[in-house]
Amino acid sequence: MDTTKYRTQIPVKKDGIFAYEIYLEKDFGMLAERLKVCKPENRRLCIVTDSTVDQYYGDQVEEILASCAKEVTRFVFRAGEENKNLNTVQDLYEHLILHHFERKDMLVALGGGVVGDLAGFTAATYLRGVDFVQIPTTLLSQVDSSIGGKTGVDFNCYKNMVGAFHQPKLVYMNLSALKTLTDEQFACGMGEILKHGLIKDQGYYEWTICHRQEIMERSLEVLEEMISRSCEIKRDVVEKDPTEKGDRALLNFGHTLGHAIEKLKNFSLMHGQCVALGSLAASYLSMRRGQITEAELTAIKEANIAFGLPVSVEGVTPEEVVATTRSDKKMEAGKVKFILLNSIGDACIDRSVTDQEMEDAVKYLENITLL
Ligand SMILES: NC(=O)c1ccc[n+]([C@@H]2O[C@H](COP(=O)([O-])OP(=O)(O)OC[C@H]3O[C@@H](n4cnc5c(N)ncnc54)[C@H](O)[C@@H]3O)[C@@H](O)[C@H]2O)c1
Ligand SMILES: O=C(O)C(=O)C[C@@H](O)[C@H](O)[C@H](O)COP(=O)(O)O
Ligand SMILES: [Zn+2]
Repeated sequence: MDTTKYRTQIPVKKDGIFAYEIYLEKDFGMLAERLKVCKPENRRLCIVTDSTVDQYYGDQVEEILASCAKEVTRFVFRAGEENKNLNTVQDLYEHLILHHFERKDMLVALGGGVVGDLAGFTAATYLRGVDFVQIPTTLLSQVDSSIGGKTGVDFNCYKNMVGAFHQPKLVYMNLSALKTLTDEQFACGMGEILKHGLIKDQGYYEWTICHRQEIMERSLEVLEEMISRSCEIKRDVVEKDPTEKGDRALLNFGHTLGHAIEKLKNFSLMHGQCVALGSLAASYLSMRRGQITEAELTAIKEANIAFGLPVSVEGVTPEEVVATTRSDKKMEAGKVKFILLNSIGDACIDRSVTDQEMEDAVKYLENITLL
């Protein structure tokens, strides 16, 4: 990985034309300035956030937005994946109607991936589409969910079953906000970051492992470099395939089994943790097919452990995990579109993975014993 330069302002194109900017900042000081592109003085803004993020950052962000927007309201829902659903969307529609939100008005998603996905989906559907901006506050949302316009909610616990592609007008991240994350929430971001390295960039994957200590200490300089690199990897994928007609599916590495585990565990394990488990299981299958070595698989397992991510799961059977993958959005003509590694840093879409192979991969997770 070229560590000499990295960007703190990353432009994203859609259909070859500039669509929005991603800003990596160290506080909220530049928020009003960066928002100017959205002309907030002519619009009502609705801050959409969850109960935890609201306590940390709600007042500060509202004060800044109130200084530059026509009017600001705040919609707060209870934190947690179990609230990323149509009931909360309905409450938000009611809030917007009550506050006379019109089509030119705008939503501001302040929070992690749950807030971003839910606010983005509401923005995509309220009045057939209003603008929204992302202010991601978790590591996971800064490197992954705030970029690329995948929005949606869970339906009957099925992950992201209802959704829309709707691009934000701006992504503004305050890296200092990561200081208030619990260790578990921070680790979740590492689940998607390790995925980025594994599917796209071996040098970056090795760099994250070499910088483990500074990353875990949350050194702002090292986090800035890491987040920038992950944002660029995600940006490069979604620019080429914004609506997942092809290679965007590579970003789903670890998610076929990961989403099934997330559902079966009733969201008691977080998304990033389930992605880490799913990535390890998919790496196991890649090893079984001779695409990566046993030593590389062991190193992937050790990376999970090093970053505080799980390597084994209890309370789900391989059969039920595989049965749950049948409702995966990547099913095509009854066959699962599975993402495997060709090698570290290079992934591929594979339509030949059998139920038996998936069951074996879950059994591999079950049989891992921690020494
Ligand atoms: N749209 C996409 O492309 C995409 C990509 C990856 C994940 N996702 C989705 O994102 C969700 C997971 O996102 P997440 O891991 O950010 O979870 P999350 O949004 O639930 O946030 C995790 C927890 O951290 C709290 N929190 C957020 N910011 C904080 C801060 N700065 N300080 C203290 N606490 C804070 C939240 O209140 C919450 O309790 C899942 O629903 C997943 O499906 C979407
Ligand atoms: O942006 C994408 O595309 C991704 O796949 C990123 C994933 O990390 C994310 O969890 C996404 O929501 C999963 O996609 P889904 O279509 O399976 O919901
Ligand atoms: Zn994910």
